[in-house]
Amino acid sequence: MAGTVSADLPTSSVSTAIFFSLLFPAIALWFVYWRLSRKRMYELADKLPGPNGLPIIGNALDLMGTSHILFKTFVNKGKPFNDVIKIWAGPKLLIFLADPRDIEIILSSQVYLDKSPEYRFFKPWLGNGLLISSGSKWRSHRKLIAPTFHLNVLKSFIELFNDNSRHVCQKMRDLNGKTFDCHDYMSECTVEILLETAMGVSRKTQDQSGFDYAMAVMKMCDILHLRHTKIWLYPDWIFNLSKYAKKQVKLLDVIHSLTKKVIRNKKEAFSQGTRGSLATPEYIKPEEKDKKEELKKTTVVEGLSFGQSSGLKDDLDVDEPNDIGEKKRLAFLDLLLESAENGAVISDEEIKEQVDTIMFEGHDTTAAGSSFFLSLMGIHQHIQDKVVDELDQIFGDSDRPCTFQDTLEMKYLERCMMETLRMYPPVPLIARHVKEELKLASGDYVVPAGSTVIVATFKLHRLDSIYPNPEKFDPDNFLPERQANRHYYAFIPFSAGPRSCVGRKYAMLKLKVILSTVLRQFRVHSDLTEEQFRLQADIILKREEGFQIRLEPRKPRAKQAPAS
Ligand code: HEM
Repeated sequence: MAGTVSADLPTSSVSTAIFFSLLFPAIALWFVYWRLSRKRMYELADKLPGPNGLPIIGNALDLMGTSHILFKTFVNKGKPFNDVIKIWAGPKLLIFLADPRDIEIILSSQVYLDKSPEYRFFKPWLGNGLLISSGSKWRSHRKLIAPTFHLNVLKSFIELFNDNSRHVCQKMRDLNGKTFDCHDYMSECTVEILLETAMGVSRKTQDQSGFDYAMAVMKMCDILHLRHTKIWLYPDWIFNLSKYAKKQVKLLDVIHSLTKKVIRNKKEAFSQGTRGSLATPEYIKPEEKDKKEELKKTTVVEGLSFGQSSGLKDDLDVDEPNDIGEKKRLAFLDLLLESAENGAVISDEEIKEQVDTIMFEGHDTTAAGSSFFLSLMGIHQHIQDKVVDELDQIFGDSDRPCTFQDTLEMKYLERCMMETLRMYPPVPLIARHVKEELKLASGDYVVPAGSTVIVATFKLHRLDSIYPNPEKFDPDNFLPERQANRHYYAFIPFSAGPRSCVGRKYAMLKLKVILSTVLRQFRVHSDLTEEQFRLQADIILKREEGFQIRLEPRKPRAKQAPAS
């Protein structure tokens, strides 16, 4: 036996020696091949400006620290450079763009439509929903879903927007003037509104799950952000060994339980013959309902920009002959279920993915936008005065709900919303995978195939070549005469082009109703200044310290004759 062992030993040592003597050259050969296959990428990348990095890991060390530190590092490191900045995150080449001419090439193109590989971290949550899907699947689903956000469908949501806005005001009134984080309230309110409008779940039948859902989404965003910025967590097998993977499973359970419940209930209602969810709340008197129906038919939508530069158009602005959702006035989930029943392009699993996508995209973005707006009103009291004056002109001392027509008259409030979205865009970065080389318009630069292009909305919106005094909150930046002289792609909080935000009009209308309702009932105060904001970009732009404000109940003034 001893003889067998001693005879084996030399054989195994010889095989080990052979294995390693072949392994290292093989790795070296593979590395040389890999570098050579990326030769063109390195050549083109060398011509692009950007901060110096270390060999192999590039600028990966800049990706350390808390979300706020990271955000600050990125903003500061980008300052010395113009509108094209290259960064190496290990082997990954990231190219940040902030010139509107370059951004137009990317966003208006039918070629550069694919999201960057990092969006795959969303997959366990959103599956292949509209945000991350590509190719024919994305195209057919976008065509199906976009009409459910048509203006005529949205107008029928106004009463539900009102109802939920009043509900959140009642909750905030109970805080009796204490300082609180308004994001929690805005977040819950936007989830409830989405459940009622897009999913057709009445607030009366909603329970704690809406709040739990909002909190779980917030924590999921933290995990996704962590994966985006810590490159060692990129490979699934490493991530799955970490404590974050276990946390993610628990959070996705909360999130998916709600979406599954919503679809199950809706399907049951369908099978019992209850269809269509564009309900009108009971507090509206029958004669008012008739008046509102008339108004919906006759309102001309002029002067409402829906959050993008005038002149920019996308599929939300076009009336297609097959606007099924708009014609039948079906809300989002009703339309998807009905289409599936009629054998259309969508399966049960795909419906779930789209519901998860709309619930995420439709909630966290709007919650951040409205929370920044309220914080800014609290800081800039003289601007709040002007918004309040406008609201008092429209409503006088009446506490009637807001109509669609009223939202058209909220011109100054709209300018303040746009300025909020300029300075604090809820989606501060948009990433695309570039499969083909791309010549930029701003200089003699070529983006290599295989790199990730990042549209740096936050930087673009603060360029002093476009916005004089860009760090100052100035709603007059959105006066029509100032907008007229600006590049269309200089203001893109909702992205632009074929992959622009499908909920843009929905978001703007909903925000107008919520924010006007809050400002009709309360004076907003903030003890912090904008310089004290500790911004962080956990997918969605937020404030590390929370959105702390105080509310003081106010009485609206009687309507005065408009100043001549
Ligand atoms: C202030 C509120 C909002 C902002 C700032 C915003 C911003 C954006 C941006 C920048 C994108 C492009 C993201 C990318 O390409 O990576 C996007 C996409 C999208 N948004 Fe929004 N959004 C808002 C509200 C909403 C709402 C309310 C909904 C739905 C109810 C929604 C649904 C979507 C969907 C489905 C997409 C993916 C579209 C596609 O790829 O075809 N968003 N949004």
